[in-house]
Amino acid sequence: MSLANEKEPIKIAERVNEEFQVLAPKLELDTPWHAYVSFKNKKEDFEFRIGAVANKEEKIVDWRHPVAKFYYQKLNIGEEIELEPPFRSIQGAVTAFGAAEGYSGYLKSLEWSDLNGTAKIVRLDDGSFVDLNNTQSKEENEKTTQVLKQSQQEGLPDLISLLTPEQYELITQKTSEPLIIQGRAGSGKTSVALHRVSWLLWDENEEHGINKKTKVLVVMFNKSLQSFVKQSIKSLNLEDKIEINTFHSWAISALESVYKGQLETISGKNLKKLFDKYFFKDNEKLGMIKSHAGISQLMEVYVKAQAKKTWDFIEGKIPAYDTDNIRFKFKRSETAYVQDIIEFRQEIKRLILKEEDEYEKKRLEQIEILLQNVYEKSILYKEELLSLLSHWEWLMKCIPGLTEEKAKKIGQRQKIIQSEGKASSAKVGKYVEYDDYALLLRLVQLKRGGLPYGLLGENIFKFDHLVIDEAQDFGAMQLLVLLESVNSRTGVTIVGDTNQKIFPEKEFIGWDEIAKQLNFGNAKVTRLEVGHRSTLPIMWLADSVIGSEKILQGRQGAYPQIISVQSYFKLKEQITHFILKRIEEAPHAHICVVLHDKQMIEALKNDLQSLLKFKKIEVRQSERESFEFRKGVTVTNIHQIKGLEFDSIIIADANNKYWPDDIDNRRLMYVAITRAQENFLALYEGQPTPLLEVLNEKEFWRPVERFFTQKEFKPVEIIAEELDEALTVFDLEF
Ligand SMILES: Nc1ncnc2c1ncn2[C@@H]1O[C@H](COP(=O)(O)OP(=O)(O)OP(=O)(O)O)[C@@H](O)[C@H]1O
Repeated sequence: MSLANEKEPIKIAERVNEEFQVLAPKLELDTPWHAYVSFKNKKEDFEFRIGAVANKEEKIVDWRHPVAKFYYQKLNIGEEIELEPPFRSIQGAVTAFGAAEGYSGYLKSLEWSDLNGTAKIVRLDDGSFVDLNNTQSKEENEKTTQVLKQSQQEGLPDLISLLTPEQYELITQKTSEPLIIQGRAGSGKTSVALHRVSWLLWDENEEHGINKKTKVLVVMFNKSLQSFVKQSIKSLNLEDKIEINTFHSWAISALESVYKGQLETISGKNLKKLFDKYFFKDNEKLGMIKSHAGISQLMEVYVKAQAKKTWDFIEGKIPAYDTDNIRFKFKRSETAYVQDIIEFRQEIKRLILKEEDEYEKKRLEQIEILLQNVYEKSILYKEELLSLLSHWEWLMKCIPGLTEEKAKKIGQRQKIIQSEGKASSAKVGKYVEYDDYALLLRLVQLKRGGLPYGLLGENIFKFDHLVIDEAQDFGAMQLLVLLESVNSRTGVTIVGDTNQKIFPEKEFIGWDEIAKQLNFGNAKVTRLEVGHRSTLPIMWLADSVIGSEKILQGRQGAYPQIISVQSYFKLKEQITHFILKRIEEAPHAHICVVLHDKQMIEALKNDLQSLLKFKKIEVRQSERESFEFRKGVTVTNIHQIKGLEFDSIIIADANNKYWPDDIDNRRLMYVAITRAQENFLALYEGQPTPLLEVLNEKEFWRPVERFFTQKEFKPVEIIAEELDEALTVFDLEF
């Protein structure tokens, strides 16, 4: 019997629970299936269980199967649907929807809708089920709230049953279109991008022409987000199927496969020292010019000219040895001439091996020597970088508005960096700066027509799909290099939020410009407006910090707080008190203590560690790839937490010194607040930051309060008999 034929929601939950108890150990999954949809026509009932992993025997379909759309589209009960191929073509009306979550082999919760209404059923500790939508006793209510809090899972939630129709539509958008999403913090941008990759890589998704060799790159800005995303993709089974990297690491490894010379990033500290040594004033954001797309245009013109000259040179030398006119068999790309030369040379090498006639062999060897020399000269990428940036007239032509003085300074600046530690015979040393990697890679891409791979980097390849997360922090040049690394501009998913731009040194080119760069008529920018991570009070505060329109939509939760402390001792005490309380409420909570002041991190971590040891609460100091997303406390620097999420955020130095009012701090504060799912607490010694002033303004919170009281508002219930009884006077006492 179909689940939908059961009348009582509690009975349905009991049946699902029985199913889960059998299936969970068998399939080794906490939640054997996540979603349910059923429909019927005059003749038959149909039901589909939708899971992270398909199982034919147990009649569970993969969430990426086309039939799952009937679940995700959030149709109304009774609405007509039609099954399409590969099914028989069948019509029917929707009879029920369900979203299930399992835990330790049991059903933990079930949301159910059918003709009788909706139910939200939760399993209590004693194994019984209650319906939260039905009136319950106060005691029962308390019990369920407790259970819901306690069973909050560790790590990231599984979104398979939760995706909104809007998110599902983006995930399954046609592959002939690139996907660009901008959206508020916590609106599911990263989740949508990763689910889209999973949808694209689904083996049975023949439409995509995707196979096991499909190469996908997911790139983001910082290491901590990389660790977070690596963890998120576990539930999507994408671990071995895609490359996840930061731009920097990806660029270094891409360069290493082709560039054999020494290459090292100069640290910010050493760069400053170097500029001081040469009395060079780097105060006009000169480095920023390197992320300007104009430099890519300059490189294109340059490589084109170089290609022509190189072939002219070869043409001048080769005829004497190339009596068979082999050279005419090889293509001469406008820019990717180095790849053409590599292929030409490989062919000549093959012919040399085959050739038995000594004279003919010698002839071919001369061609090889010629090609080898040309090749070696054409891959001096570091030297060319310096030369390009030193041609101030070229720079001025490609970067509108660049003054002569500034253009000249760019060359001087580059020379200082690239001359550091160089041997006297060499043109350049090993050092480049962080932003040079995109430039070097762009040169490689132009000369090779793709990214090198193979044992000697002799072949080239492009990715089939590219995801750029937190795109607002990438400069134009980095975006260009990435876009040029993918086979087709349609195989691209780009997500970001300009309000979270926390690296001011790079100018974001803007969403419209990205769409233009994608050079594709249909490249439209989609906005995701609904925040899913934080409670409404937290989002309300965050939106006020960046002056964004505040939306009255979201879940209820504790109000954010700001507390003044008199000393470091009091600070530790308040934080400890908060953590103990929170972990008692939600034992799996991961709480993050954030500091602007890097100097204080270690000391605070050590102190919290000794204060919380007695409760066995783990306190970690995390940064970059060392982030661990599990219960306990993480103490870190504000720049590390972008893109991540925690149960609670505590800013431990919310004073005016570290958080003065300017646009960069507003964005940083926005990022910090929106990392919190349930609680936000700010603590300060001395003067509070002006950014959180609204926390103590009653008027500011009024609309939120009203929103929740209105939501819970129940019209007064007047029963005639009750009223009668109330007003009827039976006895009079005189
Ligand atoms: N439809 C949904 N229902 C419930 N939770 C969701 C939904 N979509 C996303 N989430 C959850 O919301 C949180 C934020 O999602 P995600 O990190 O993808 O958002 P984002 O837009 O990339 O955030 P940010 O820009 O702040 O880094 C995650 O915990 C995710 O699991």
